[in-house]
Amino acid sequence: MKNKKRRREQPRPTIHPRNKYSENPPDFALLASLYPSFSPFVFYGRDGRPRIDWTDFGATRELTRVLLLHDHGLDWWIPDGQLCPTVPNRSNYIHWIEDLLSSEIIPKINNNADNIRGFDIGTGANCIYPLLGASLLGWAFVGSDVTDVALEWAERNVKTNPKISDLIEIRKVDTCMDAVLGEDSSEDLLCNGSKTNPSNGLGRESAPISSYTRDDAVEENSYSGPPILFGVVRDGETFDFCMCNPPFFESMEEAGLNPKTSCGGTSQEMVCPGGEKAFITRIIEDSVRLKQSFRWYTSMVGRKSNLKSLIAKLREVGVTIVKTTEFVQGQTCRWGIAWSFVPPARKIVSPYLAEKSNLSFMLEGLQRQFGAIHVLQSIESFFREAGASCKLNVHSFSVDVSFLWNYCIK
Ligand SMILES: C[S@@+](CC[C@H](N)C(=O)[O-])C[C@H]1O[C@@H](n2cnc3c(N)ncnc32)[C@H](O)[C@@H]1O
Repeated sequence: MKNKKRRREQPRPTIHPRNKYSENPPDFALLASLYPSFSPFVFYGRDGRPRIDWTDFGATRELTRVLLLHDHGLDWWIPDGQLCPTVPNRSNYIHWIEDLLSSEIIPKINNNADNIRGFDIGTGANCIYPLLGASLLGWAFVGSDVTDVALEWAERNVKTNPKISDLIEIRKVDTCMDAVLGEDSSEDLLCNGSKTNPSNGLGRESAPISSYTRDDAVEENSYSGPPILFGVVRDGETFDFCMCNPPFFESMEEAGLNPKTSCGGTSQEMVCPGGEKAFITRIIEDSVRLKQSFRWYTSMVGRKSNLKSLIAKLREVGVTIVKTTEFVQGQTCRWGIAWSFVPPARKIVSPYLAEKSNLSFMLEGLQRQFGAIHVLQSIESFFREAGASCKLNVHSFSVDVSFLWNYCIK
């Protein structure tokens, strides 16, 4: 009971402070006055406030179009029914990655902050992450996808924005299932996924293929689709991070459970056998093979229960660090998970301390007039300065401190 109450009292995470919309949410009235194509979608409630009908795909798509144009100078469009991103929500993920990249928990691979390079797994027709990352922060991207419609429209959305088009490469994931299911599927693959396939009699280099095997396909709830990272990332390529908004659901019925909004989304975009858990598990398996080709591996997670099992999987494969966050998405909760194989920059607590459940230390320099809350804040800043990530909870009067994977103190 006590625990439940405490959980309810936890302050809700807020929009990222660097998000363009954190202080100034989109002003529908202003946008309607500036963009005649948007104005038919805006109506006024009894309280006099302008609104749009979130269940109307035309309205959500036009809102995204005008926000990308007005606030980011981007020219953008998607065909009917394709997944329509909400710009403020998607920006939160970009800013979280920005935080990860600037944190010094793991050393930088690339010392030139101007040359950040990311990989967007499943960029979609909307290509939202490369467009936002390139326009907001000047990041370069490879955006991958499997469907023709996603690849065609992502290309279009890049080409219609010449200011950033040099920064973004759209990469087709070769599904190549015949090679994948070939007799020699157990052969070792090169890091770029290409291999010589003697069974086809030609001995030619096949297109990139994944570590997919027939066994994977039979194992219940395991990912059985085209390559995700391994087999798509080329030999010798390195990236500062990868990101992914995975197909969250196992079926379209499950995907259609939120009738309050209409953001489109076809089955290819929303659904994969085994859902997000299987998809992200495959990203984890790929990361084990690609190791330090990426400084940070990240993904969005739609279900908190999956977050737990994914963290367990990461523990199993021996990553050096795991970070999680919660994204504010209107009424819906989403989480972010990040991990790395890069050895940590420094150890801030010696391993034997981590085995202790109680840790005592002394804070010096606290002034007599300081109250309890100041003590708590000092504890927070002490650990923050040591490179840890901290969450102060004034209600439960505690600080959650997490840093190196194994070392977690409350
Ligand atoms: C939920 S949508 C995300 C689209 C976009 N990134 C966004 O945030 O709105 C998932 C995307 O992943 C793509 N996809 C599915 N399997 C993939 C794979 N193996 N490699 C790359 N993309 C894949 C789908 O075609 C779809 O475009």
